[in-house]
Amino acid sequence: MTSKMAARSYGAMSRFCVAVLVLAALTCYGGSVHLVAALPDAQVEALLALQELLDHPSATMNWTKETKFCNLASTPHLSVVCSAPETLTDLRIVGDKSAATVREKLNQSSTKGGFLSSQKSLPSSFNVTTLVNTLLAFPELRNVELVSLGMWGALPEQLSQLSHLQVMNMSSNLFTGALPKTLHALTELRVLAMDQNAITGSFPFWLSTVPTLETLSLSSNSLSGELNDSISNFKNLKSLVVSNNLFSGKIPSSISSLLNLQLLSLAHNHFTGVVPNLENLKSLKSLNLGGNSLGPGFPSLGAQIASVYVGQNRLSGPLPGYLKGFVELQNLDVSGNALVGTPPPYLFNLPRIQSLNLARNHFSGGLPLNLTLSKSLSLVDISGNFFTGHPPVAFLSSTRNVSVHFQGNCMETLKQKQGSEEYCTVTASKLGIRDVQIIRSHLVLIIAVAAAGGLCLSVLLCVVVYLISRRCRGDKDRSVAAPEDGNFGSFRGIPSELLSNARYLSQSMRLGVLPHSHNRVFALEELKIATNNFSPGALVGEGRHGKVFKGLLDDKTVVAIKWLNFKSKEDMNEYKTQLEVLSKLRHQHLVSVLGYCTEDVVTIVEDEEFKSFRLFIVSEFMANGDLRSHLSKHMGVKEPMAWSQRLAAVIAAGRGVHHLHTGVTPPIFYNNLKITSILLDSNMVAQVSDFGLPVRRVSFSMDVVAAEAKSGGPRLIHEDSLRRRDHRDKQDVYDYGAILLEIVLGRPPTIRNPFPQKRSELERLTKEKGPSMELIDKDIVGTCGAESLATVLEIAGKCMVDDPSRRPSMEDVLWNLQYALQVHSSVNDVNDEYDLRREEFQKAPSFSERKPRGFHDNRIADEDWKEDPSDSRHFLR
Ligand SMILES: Nc1ncnc2c1ncn2[C@@H]1O[C@H](COP(=O)(O)OP(=O)(O)OP(=O)(O)O)[C@@H](O)[C@H]1O
Repeated sequence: MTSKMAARSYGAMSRFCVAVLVLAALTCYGGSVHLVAALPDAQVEALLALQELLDHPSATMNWTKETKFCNLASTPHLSVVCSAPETLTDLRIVGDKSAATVREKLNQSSTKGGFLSSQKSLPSSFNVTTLVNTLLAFPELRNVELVSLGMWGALPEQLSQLSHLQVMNMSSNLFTGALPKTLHALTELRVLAMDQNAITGSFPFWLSTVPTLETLSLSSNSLSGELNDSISNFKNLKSLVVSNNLFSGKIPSSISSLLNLQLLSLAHNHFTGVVPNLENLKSLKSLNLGGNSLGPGFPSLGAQIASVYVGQNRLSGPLPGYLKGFVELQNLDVSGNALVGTPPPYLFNLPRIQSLNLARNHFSGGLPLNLTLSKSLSLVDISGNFFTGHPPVAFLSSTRNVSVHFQGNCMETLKQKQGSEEYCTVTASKLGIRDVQIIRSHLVLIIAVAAAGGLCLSVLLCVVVYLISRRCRGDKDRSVAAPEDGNFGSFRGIPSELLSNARYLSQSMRLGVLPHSHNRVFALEELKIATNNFSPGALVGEGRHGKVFKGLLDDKTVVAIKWLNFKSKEDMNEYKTQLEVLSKLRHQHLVSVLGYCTEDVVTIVEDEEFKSFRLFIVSEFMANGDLRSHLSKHMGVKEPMAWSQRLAAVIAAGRGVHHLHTGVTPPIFYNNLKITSILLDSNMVAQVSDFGLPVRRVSFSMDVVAAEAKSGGPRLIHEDSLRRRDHRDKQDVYDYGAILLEIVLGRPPTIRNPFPQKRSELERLTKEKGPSMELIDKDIVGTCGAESLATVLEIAGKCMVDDPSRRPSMEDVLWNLQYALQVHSSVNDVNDEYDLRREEFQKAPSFSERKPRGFHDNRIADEDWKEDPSDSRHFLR
């Protein structure tokens, strides 16, 4: 409950300048217009053409020639506003399905196929230039929101002809390429939101010539390069959101001249160096710089700030004393840095503080027993530090509705796993060296004053000798005295409230696209009702471990319910613990776990009792099933995905995996990646499911591998990855490589070839003179650019080399895939009929010429192709 409150409060704050501004703008302009009886015929026809072009999104389901568009009631999914004299000014269509429609379809559909065929998103014939030309039929169009509609392609320059545009929100689509520079001609533009697309290129500094621009929201794209001082030209900007991109370099100090800024989010990029002084920004309410490499100094901020997220950076030294004056502060997250010292007690008692996350730093010392917690506080996390002494009484009191986490310290408590005091003292003093250096100048002064008394020096000497001797002992004892790693050094042990922190909330939630999770334990009865008693009609899929059903909950939420059987309660509980944690994780490319339900079953066979255990995992329902079922005609698919759609899907899924590797602390590896775990939502946007669940980690013999692979048995981890903790991300990279191969082949790799030939197939695909054409999926030949294909094949090969240390990181893989998408888009811009021919493939620049990121070597070395039977599972699914 408390974690939800914390998450909600941060979510509300971060929505402040985008969703609110967009909606407020629409409402405001909508409110000032006069409704008129009818639009001119040309505009009615344009609306119907739009409906057709967008493949009849459910919000437009009832549109016909007779529809009185200007009188349509606004809903979250649809808004049409007209103004006199008879012209359309605002248009909002958000792709979604109403609960009633889903219920109807649920009742009607007895097979998954039947349901899916009617759920198809935009057809491959969609053309974004046609879309813009259609919008040009509305000369007074001021606000346009076309969200989550599965639109794709490069944004055309003609957009600038919509010259009265004030709000443009085309978030959560599949747009590629750079933003067209002609947008600077939109001199009335106030809000530009293009979050969650696949936009590339550098930061659009040229938009600063738009004097009215207040909100620029470009999160979750693939923008790269550096921000520079030209940022100061965006004088009227109130909201700047570019999180989850690939920006690097320093944050320019001139950002502090954006005096109107209320929301600044640069999170999850590659920014480095010192955060410029932001004290000047008196309007700034929410700052999110998390997941970069910023530091060492804590940012200087104005005291009006309400939310500060600077977790997962390189901050060191003590927390600054000026936080005492931050009376408006509601959320502070500094987790995952290297901050030292003892946090001051007032921090816990700031008048408005709601969530305080100090986890996984180098904080030490004891907190006062009588520490006072602010009435507004609902979450405190100090876990994974070096705190000693008794936990404050308020931490243990059950009367307050505050969620407190302090495991992984050295506090004196019987209830929590804690290390020895000695361990924390010694380690903190080692890790605090930097802190000691900072205050060295003060020490010198003190010592100088005290120098008159040689006594002081001798006391100091004694202390040093004492500490050294303790340190030696500490080193010896550490393995037994350190807090149990399992409880906070691994994902499994992360307190669930920690995961509800704002940094785990996706950008789409910020824009209100994703529903909030239920995060609860479901009653079996509820799931039975939802699935019509797990009827065959509700079955949507079956994996190696159980069946997946589609269900409709009481509150009209459509969910997927995975039914798993266990022989041992311990095994089931292991899953359960993980699920509690996973249900707090949110990312637009990760299927949300909503909760679970358990059932103990006793069966009596010949008077003997047998116990078994059932676990039902409830998660978001992905209307378009898994990626494999959309790939290729020869797998029975009627409308196979085009190359750009395949790329968009794997890039989206890759982003989800990248988030698990780098956006969560501790990271989540071994995610059991496979093409059937990449699911597509109603807009054909890919999300990864089944991640982070317990995986069998056995020291397996070859026999076990072979037997289990043949039987499609349990998932196994590449032995190399197990041995080397430093390459723990590379198992997922390997699996992801197999998925990349499948989108090229249109079928599982080597489904026809027996296991020993798997390498030769990969070799034939990635050989220098071009791939063996007969291996490539016929459905993409003729639609995909040669260089694009070459890039994907080479990166797939790199992912699948045997030596984990030679595999690229997910970030590098994504970078290359983005490149593949970009070259494909540009080729298609020039010639839609671009043909894949062997000669063209050979003409494509070699990998080294293209210099993609993260590789030293163009070729896959011979030794990388050695047979490794232990990974047979990748080809035998
Ligand atoms: N959240 C979901 N929404 C819609 N369909 C789903 C969902 N989860 C699973 N499915 C469907 O059910 C099928 C089986 O899923 P499941 O996770 O049980 O097995 P799998 O991923 O194919 O393999 P494994 O058993 O190895 O994990 C998927 O391929 C997919 O089509």
